[in-house]
Amino acid sequence: MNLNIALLPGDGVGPEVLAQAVKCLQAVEETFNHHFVYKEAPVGAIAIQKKGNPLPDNTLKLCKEADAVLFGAIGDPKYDNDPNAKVRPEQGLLKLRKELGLFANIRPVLAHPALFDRSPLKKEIISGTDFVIYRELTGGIYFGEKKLNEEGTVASDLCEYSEEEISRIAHLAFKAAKSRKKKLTLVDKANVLESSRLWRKVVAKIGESYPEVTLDFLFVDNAAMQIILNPSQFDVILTENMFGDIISDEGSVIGGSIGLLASASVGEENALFEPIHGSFPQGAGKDIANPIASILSAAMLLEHFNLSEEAVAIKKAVDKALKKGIVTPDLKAKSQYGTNQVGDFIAHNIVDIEDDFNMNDENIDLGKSTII
Ligand SMILES: NC(=O)c1ccc[n+]([C@@H]2O[C@H](COP(=O)([O-])OP(=O)(O)OC[C@H]3O[C@@H](n4cnc5c(N)ncnc54)[C@H](O)[C@@H]3O)[C@@H](O)[C@H]2O)c1
Ligand SMILES: CC(C)[C@H](C(=O)O)[C@@H](O)C(=O)O
Ligand SMILES: [Mg+2]
Repeated sequence: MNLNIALLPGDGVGPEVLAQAVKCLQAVEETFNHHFVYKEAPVGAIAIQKKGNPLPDNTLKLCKEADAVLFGAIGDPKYDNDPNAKVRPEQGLLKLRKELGLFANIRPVLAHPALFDRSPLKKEIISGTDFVIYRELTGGIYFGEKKLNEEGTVASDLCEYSEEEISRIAHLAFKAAKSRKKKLTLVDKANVLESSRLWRKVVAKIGESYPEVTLDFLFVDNAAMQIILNPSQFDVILTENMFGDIISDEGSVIGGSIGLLASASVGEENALFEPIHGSFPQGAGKDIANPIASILSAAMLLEHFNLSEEAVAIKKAVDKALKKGIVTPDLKAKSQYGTNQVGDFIAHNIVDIEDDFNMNDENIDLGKSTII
């Protein structure tokens, strides 16, 4: 298959982890005889520095023309620590999501047996965790009207959702649940928020068309607790933009590191793949960032184009790295392996899948396919 992939490395550890994902895609090209063309463009703080704009026109154009976008991370403490900054790296990512129409952000959460002892949660609690968060990505409080009065003393952010915005992601989430464990949990705050009551109404109605899927509802405060008390109860979690952002970072505690959690953002016409973590500025340039979230995002990219065997080859190689302890320091204190070495090991094991390590599709511990 021929694919044009836009690469947006961004800031902090973004370029380092993205480079490992590209190595893995190149290994897939070599092994499975595909041809991917990569074109790179700036986004985030680096784009502000170079072009005065966190999402330069040429970057957006490249993304619109590409078959898929592979994104590193954006963000810089310079802006995080300046409440008066006129322009921010995050605006680049948010505008990109909106412009590409990426309304559904899919974030799988897994507990890998090789990492049970890395989680602060007990093995008995996290064992069997395999759920996926469907986070609405282009609406809600992130995109509602923002106001600050002239005195700078009162501010507001509007949280608004339409039936259409809810229903398009709800259908995707129900379809995913239908192909998985047939359970969908809507996480909201319907006891307080009008927008959440609309979510409940719309999702309950759509649920009638998916009778095989059990639908339940959970308030977000309770969900935050349930995710770490009893994560294996979940299959598909559907939720609005901000709740999804928060509970997905929380979910990463189960797996042992946020450096493991990948995501796919999809819309009608475009798709973008990125780790859920940020630019981890403290880790930049130190070769310590875990590249697995980025590498598994590349696997989700392949799944999106129905290259399932190729995606499994990446997952197997990741599985092997985890089982052999070829991991960055977030997963093993004093690990001798850096970002690059972990990336090299995984890429090498994609090419060299017929080797000593006896694995078949049934015993890789990286969960179900999440793209439908
Ligand atoms: N999608 C994105 O690009 C994205 C996502 C989240 C945050 N951000 C931005 O990133 C900047 C830093 O934000 P933050 O510190 O709150 O979140 P962060 O995700 O960058 O880092 C939080 C902590 O998670 C750990 N971590 C993150 N990525 C890791 C990796 N690959 N390997 C090992 N450990 C990792 C580190 O311990 C780090 O201190 C901010 O400017 C924020 O706006 C961007
Ligand atoms: C950087 C920020 C805008 C972004 C978000 O809140 O969506 C990030 O936290 C994420 O999870 O992708
Ligand atoms: Mg986030």
